[in-house]
Amino acid sequence: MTGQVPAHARDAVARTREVVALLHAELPRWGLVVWTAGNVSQRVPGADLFVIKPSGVTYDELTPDAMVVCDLDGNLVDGTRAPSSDTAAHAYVYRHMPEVGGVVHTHSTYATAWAARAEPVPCVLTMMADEFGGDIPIGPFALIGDDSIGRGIVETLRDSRSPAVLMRNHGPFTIGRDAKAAVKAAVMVEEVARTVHIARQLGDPLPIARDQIDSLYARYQNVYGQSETNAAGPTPEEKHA
Ligand SMILES: O=C(CO)[C@@H](O)[C@H](O)COP(=O)(O)O
Repeated sequence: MTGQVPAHARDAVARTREVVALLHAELPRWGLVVWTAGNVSQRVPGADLFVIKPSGVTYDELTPDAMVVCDLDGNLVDGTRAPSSDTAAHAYVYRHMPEVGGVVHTHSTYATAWAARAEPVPCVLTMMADEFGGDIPIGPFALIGDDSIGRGIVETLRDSRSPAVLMRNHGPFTIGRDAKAAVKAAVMVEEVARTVHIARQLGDPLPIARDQIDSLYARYQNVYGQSETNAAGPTPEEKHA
């Protein structure tokens, strides 16, 4: 261990431990992982720290106390177990993408099958336009344990609307404003990788025109769901005005 959680960050660390522990349970719930093969992390608000799971520990053991806290160089700051083997990759993303608050990695089956062939998933579904704003890109081949994976993620996603990259021969890494958003992207990438794979078995999926992708993306990112402006919806008078 190289440091200590500063006093001002202790409450935020405790809250982030809880969030990250709960979100790890979503990975098996959505069928995205086997055994211990996936990880979630989230930045600690107000500190240069993030919370991630310990390496090789089964999901039912991942309580808040079991989580580990690392600095943005991937050094262990708080926790009793060795951090995830993908800690360096998560740390690299946090150092180079300040807007990212959560990172997820899985080896979910269909997304990883596309990664094994190094083929981007083409944007042939409205759900893809909504969530990814285009194709889901392929990142380079990279060895596990140093900055290589993180560099590949950042190089691929920095100028992309996609919150997901399929690292060649490895699997999906997803990013989000927080860990929940990154988990959502991990769920979505597996779903669309599966659907497009099935569509391919049946024939040639039809592309969506660029301007239609842009329009779908803008609506989903800005209007879909319960934003402040549309939570209540228009009144009947407004609707018929
Ligand atoms: O790809 C790898 C390692 O080969 C990892 O993604 C593991 O599948 C999960 O590792 P831990 O987070 O448990 O270290």
